[in-house]
Amino acid sequence: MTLTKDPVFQELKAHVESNEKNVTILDHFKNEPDRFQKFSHTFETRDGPVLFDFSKHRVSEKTFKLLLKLAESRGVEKMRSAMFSAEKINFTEDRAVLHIALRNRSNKAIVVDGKDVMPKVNEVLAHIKEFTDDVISGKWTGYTGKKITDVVNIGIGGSDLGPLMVTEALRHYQVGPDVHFVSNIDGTHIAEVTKKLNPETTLFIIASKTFTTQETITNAETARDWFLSKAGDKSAVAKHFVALSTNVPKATEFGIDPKNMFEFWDWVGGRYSLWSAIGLSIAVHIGFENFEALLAGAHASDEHFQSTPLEKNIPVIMAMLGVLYINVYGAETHALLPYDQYLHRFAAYFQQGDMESNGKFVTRDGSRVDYSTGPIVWGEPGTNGQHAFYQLIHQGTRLIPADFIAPVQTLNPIRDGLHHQILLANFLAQTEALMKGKTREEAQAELKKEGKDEKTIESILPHKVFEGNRPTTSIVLKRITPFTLGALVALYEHKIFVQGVVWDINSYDQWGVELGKQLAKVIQPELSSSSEVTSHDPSTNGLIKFIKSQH
Ligand SMILES: O=P(O)(O)OC[C@H]1O[C@@H](O)[C@H](O)[C@@H](O)[C@@H]1O
Repeated sequence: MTLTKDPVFQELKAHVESNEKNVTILDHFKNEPDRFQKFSHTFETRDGPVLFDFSKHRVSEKTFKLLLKLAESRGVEKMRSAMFSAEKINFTEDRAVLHIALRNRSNKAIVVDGKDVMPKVNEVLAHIKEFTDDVISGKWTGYTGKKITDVVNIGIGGSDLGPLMVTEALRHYQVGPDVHFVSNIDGTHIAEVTKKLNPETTLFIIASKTFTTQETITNAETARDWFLSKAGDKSAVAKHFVALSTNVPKATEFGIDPKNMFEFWDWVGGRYSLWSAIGLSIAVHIGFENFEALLAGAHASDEHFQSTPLEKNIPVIMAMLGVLYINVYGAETHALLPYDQYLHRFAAYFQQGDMESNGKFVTRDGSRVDYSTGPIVWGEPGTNGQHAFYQLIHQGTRLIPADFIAPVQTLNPIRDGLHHQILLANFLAQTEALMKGKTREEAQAELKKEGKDEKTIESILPHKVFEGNRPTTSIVLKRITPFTLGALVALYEHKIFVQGVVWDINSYDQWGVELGKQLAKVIQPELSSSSEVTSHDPSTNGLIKFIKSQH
């Protein structure tokens, strides 16, 4: 049954339309003195609590109950069991969806096609540990016997964004070499990265699930040429190139020594792969112990998601609030606003995580949906965003639900914590302002106090009003650590899963990225041929002609 035909969805919609559209979040607070307690949840971790405050949402108790009823009616629990028990829920690729196995610290068997995957997972983890320890300690040396100082991860999409986001987020915990990332096929990316590097002390990690991605293979070949142009000797390649892939034959063909391959499996989706061998650059940068802590944090979230009743289940609540705004209120985007500079790639990471997972217009049975699915995910760290796009969140015409993420303790308490105090004050002020807004009367009183005359007040007043009632979730961590980051990322992954179930879509394939790749293969030779290209639409033909004329 599609979402819009589901009687629970219809009940929810009717309830919100007739009872809630004129009630503000502030009204809810006036009516419910214990609202904060009721709608906030603490996720306990070994590195301190993480508080999720859902009270600043357009949700009464009745709406909340209906959202949970909807999660039930859409079969969230059944699909959750299907995922955790390794059913092939990614049916368009005939694959199980098992990133949870990669961080399964309980080691309980997870059986795919009659075989427990855990021994292989543990084997690769042991390999990662050995390699990481050797690189960090200096036992692993480059071809001239020098210690590795720089690691370059060459990958794109899921083979880039996860390690990039996490190494940036956990930079404070660095114990190993510096890491760099090359993803774009634009030669500028690799040219600028290699410019500063010494081949004797640089290690390249070629990260590609398929090992066929054009950008990654081209960048890897360029890196090998760059390396050989300095090192000269082909036998030196083995000490400077390793591969992370599910495609061992292709990686071998590229010339990677099988000893230096780190395998993963088709049941790891690219955008869920940072927990797999794809996380090698993370482990090398922050050490294996910290990488394990990241996995352990994610595992704690997996357990929470699997065993917590829906009304206290954080990813379920996050997901259902999103469904409310997207499918009942018509919101089109979701902002991720970390008040932490280390998390500056968090939104970029979940742009792929969320949009590649839930940007789908057909249901699992292939019919076109008649409702919206995944939101546009975007965001920048606070306070930069405040001085750029918050104007639109406060006074624009669109409804933009936003998650604010902030650590209580900074990892850089410079000037006696002054910076962090200002940062936290801004985070709190923004969520309060978005909810409360500013009435006409309040704005008028302020203008009067400033001594403005009546005529000026009249003309400025409408511009000074904030409607408020803008919903936000506040996520407050004690501190950003490998464990708390792992936990946070996994909670978001499960939120995406729940929404996919509610929308009845397959969150784990990505056919939508293929068409452009196919067409690029046709166009590339046309760019170097001398004959005029006429086989496309007039716009594409015209663009090709212009580009060729300017070479
Ligand atoms: O790791 P690979 O196989 O090189 O793929 C990289 C990316 O390639 C893209 O085409 C896919 O849409 C992503 O999901 C994937 O992460």
